[in-house]
Parts: sequence; C-alpha cells; structure tokens
Amino acid sequence: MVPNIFSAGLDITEFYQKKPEETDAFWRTLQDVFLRLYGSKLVTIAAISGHSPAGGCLLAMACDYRVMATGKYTIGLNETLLGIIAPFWFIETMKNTIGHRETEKSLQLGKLYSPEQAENIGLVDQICPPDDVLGCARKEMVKWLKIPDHARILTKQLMRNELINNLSSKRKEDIYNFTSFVQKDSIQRSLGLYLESLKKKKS
Ligand SMILES: CC/C=C\C/C=C\C/C=C\C=C\CC(=O)SCCNC(=O)CCNC(=O)[C@H](O)C(C)(C)COP(=O)(O)OP(=O)(O)OC[C@H]1O[C@@H](n2cnc3c(N)ncnc32)[C@H](O)[C@@H]1OP(=O)(O)O
Repeated sequence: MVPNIFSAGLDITEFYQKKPEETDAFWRTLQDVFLRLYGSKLVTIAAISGHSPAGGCLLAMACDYRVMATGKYTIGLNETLLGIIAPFWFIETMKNTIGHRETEKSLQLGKLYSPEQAENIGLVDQICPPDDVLGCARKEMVKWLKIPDHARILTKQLMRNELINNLSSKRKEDIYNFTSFVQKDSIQRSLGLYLESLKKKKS
C-alpha cells in the first residue's frame, strides 16, 4: 500500500502521443482489469490510502466495499477537468454506486470529493485514520467472509451482470471510441497541457 496515493488514475502518457494500435491495446487491458475486478467472485475491499482520481476512483468503485483514509485526499471522476469524457461503463459504475442524480452532477463538474464528502454521498463506505485504513478494511472483510459464499456470489452477479454483459458485448466499439477520441488534435493538446500543469505543480 502506497501512502498518500491509492492510484493517480490512468497513466496519461499511455495515450498521449501514442500510435492508435498502442492506445487500442492500452484500453483493451483496462477493460480486462475492470471486467475481472467488477465481476470477481471474491470479496474485494478497496483500502484507499490517499488520492484516487479518475481511473483510481473506477478501480475503487469496482470493489464491493471502500474504506478511505481521512486527510487532504480526493476521490472522484474528474475527466471533464482534463477535457476528456468518462466512457459509458465508468458512468454506469458510478451510477450503481451513488445514484443517477449525484453521478450527473459529479461527472459534469469533474468533481473531486474529500473523504468526508465521499462518505456522505456513498462513494466510499467508511473513512478511517490513514494508519488504520488496512485494519478497517480487514475488519470489514471478516464480516463479508461470514456470508455463505454461493449466496453472496449469486447476489453480486445479479447486481453486476447487466453492466458486465453490456461492456463485454461492446468492447470493440468502446476501444474504437476511445482511440478515435484521444487521437483528436484538440484532445492531445488538452492532455499535453494537463501533463505540463502536473509537472509545474510539482516544481
Ligand atoms: C466517446 C468516448 C469514448 C471513450 C472515452 C474517451 C476518453 C476517456 C479517456 C480517458 C480516461 C482517463 C481516466 C484517467 O484516469 S486520466 C488520469 C487522471 N488522473 C489525474 O488527473 C491525477 C493526476 N495526478 C495528480 O493529481 C497528482 O499526481 C496526485 C494528486 C495523484 C499526486 O500528487 P503528487 O504531488 O504526489 O505527485 P506529482 O508530483 O504531482 O506527480 C508525480 C509525477 O507523476 C506524473 N503524473 C501524475 N499523475 C499522472 C497520470 N495520471 N498520468 C501520467 N503522469 C502522471 C506527474 O506529472 C509527475 O511526473 P514527473 O515526475 O514530473 O515526471
């Protein structure tokens, strides 16, 4: 577990100034990771040790339960702030987590929530001091593991299969949409500026 950062989201350099076949392969891998995690028969608990923007938020939402560290961290789908858009399965996953209305506001504004705000809207289930995040996640895991596995798994599948089947049937189209979107000159310019701004913030 890395302190302060759960995940900085997708590595933008993987789709900045890359060839279409490279961005295709990158997106296919992301789809694989998501489908595996969201559809996992295992109990999955995200111990969110720090910042969790965009793709990081998606990974956390793909789990069954989320524990987030308190502190000056943020979580959310901030794609619009980067001049890009969240694909349909990011949107559906967020709707399944916090509901339609909150998702609509959240996505249009590219909102990044503090741990307390995230807990209030149900984006995370629990907040804990940073040095106790793993402990809280473990405690919660014990509860989940007491439930008969077959019943829990079937229930999870009933709740999640619609989205899994939808994405599985549209994978090629989704890859095509991603690559054609990120290859646009205007999007490449936005991504370049965003990467520069991250570096400037650091210096
Ligand atoms: C029709 C539609 C069809 C399809 C859909 C189309 C498009 C969807 C496309 C894409 C979806 C993307 C989702 C994403 O996940 S995009 C990534 C979003 N992530 C962020 O915005 C986070 C950016 N990072 C930060 O805010 C911070 O780094 C931090 C808060 C996570 C941590 O802060 P620190 O101060 O500790 O770290 P830094 O010093 O800022 O960063 C270190 C280093 O890393 C570089 N970097 C940071 N994040 C990223 C990243 N996500 N990708 C690439 N590079 C990143 C940063 O520039 C520094 O680099 P150097 O060490 O200076 O080289």
